[in-house]
Amino acid sequence: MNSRLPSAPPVLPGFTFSAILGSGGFADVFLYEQDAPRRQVAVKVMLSGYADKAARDVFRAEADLMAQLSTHPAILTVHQSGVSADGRPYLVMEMCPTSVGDRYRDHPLSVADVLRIGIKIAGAAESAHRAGVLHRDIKPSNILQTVYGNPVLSDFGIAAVIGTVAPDSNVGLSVPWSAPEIVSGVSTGGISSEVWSLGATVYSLLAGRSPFEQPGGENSPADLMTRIARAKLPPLGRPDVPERLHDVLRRAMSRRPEARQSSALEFARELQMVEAELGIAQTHPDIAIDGWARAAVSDPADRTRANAIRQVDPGRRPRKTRTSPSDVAPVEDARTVVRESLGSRGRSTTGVRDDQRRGSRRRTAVIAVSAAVVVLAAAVATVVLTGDRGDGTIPVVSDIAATVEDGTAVFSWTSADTVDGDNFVIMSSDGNESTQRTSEYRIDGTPGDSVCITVAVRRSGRLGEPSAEKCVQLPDGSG
Ligand SMILES: Nc1ncnc2c1ncn2[C@@H]1O[C@H](COP(=O)(O)OP(=O)(O)OP(=O)(O)O)[C@@H](O)[C@H]1O
Repeated sequence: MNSRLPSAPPVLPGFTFSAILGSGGFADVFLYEQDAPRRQVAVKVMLSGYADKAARDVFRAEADLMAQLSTHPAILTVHQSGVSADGRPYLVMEMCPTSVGDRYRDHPLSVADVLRIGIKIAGAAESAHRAGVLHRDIKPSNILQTVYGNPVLSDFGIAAVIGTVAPDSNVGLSVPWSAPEIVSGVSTGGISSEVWSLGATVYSLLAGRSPFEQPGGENSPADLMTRIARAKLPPLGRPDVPERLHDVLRRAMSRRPEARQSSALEFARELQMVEAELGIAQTHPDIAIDGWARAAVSDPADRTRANAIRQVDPGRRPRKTRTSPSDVAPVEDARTVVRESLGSRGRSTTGVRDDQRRGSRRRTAVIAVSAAVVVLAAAVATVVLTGDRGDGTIPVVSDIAATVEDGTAVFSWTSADTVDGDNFVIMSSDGNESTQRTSEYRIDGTPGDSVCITVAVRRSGRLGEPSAEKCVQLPDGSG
């Protein structure tokens, strides 16, 4: 088991650090208070050891993807992204007080709650699929709960545009919730492997463990991979789970991809039928209308590719979350397995390595995934959601105004020529780079300093010309 202390929270203009929320494999998540609009936000900050150019691109790609998809009610909202003055990329996200992954092992959920979560998350997956995006890491810990108790799908860090992942790209995945064709390296993922992960996630929430984990038994990565390859789903052992729900899960986790539900929506519909049979109120999956997603998923042949695997030990306790700064106990982490660049028909040899080299491997996985994700970010932005915008001209911001309010530099500009989906990229003289949709930016500089920004429009994955630099002098604070 690897453990580490959380990194130091970065100084971010316009945000005040409040607490540490949790740590992942290559990022920490902090609670900040945003100045304007005033609200609590979760800020995911990449560890500095990973913050090289390739890793930054991955992070930015995740931000772009999530910003595009996060208008969906069951997908985590991303407000903005940037790079801190000390060079660490960050994402500003909706703050979610709990994660489904935090509690399902100790407190298995009611059948009604699991059905509701399953249908909502299947709706999110279906909408992403219609936008041409595969999540590729659907699992309980990637389902957060908003302050309203609604489940939201998070962590699109290894998402991919359907059909774009190169056969030899190394990509991390969480084995206990991954389909047989993924763990064997035959595929990098497709709709049917997402349906498997949805089924495995619903199963986990009901069972309090992942599907192929044996309580008290051997649950090494290799054991799990062998069981997943056989796909003989163990009984749930819950008398309150109706046979119909067992059938839905068995179908979702069929060994042959073509025997599974043909889409996330079909999976959601079958869960709805279980709700109807149980006489409980029906949950509606939110599905994006066609105009939202222009590139529909079509070619199932795109599903067969090979990749590397990030393995999560199913026996681990959920990571420590929501710690206070004084409560920075070591964070438990997952074991990692790497399958190096398999050919498109490649099969696993062993792929299993020990914990010690996890750090460097995670780095490898992060870097390796970058190529695919960077390509996909551009592709998604260009093709999927916004479509081609005609003459391809990106507007240049030309009217930045600057004032000082209570010692804070406030820059604002108009966005007359921008369209839905455009973002502003702000480069400031304190070294920050920030991406946001709003046309106002604040900097708490040192009294007496002059602070400057340039603003460029990012459209469909392309960055336009930056504006002229605009500066403002902060009062020196002496009176
Ligand atoms: N928007 C959020 N609001 C509140 N807590 C969050 C938010 N996003 C993540 N967290 C918490 O921060 C912790 C780290 O999240 P992160 O996404 O970095 O890692 P992970 O998904 O747990 O691991 P990995 O990325 O290695 O699979 C988790 O415990 C998660 O619950």
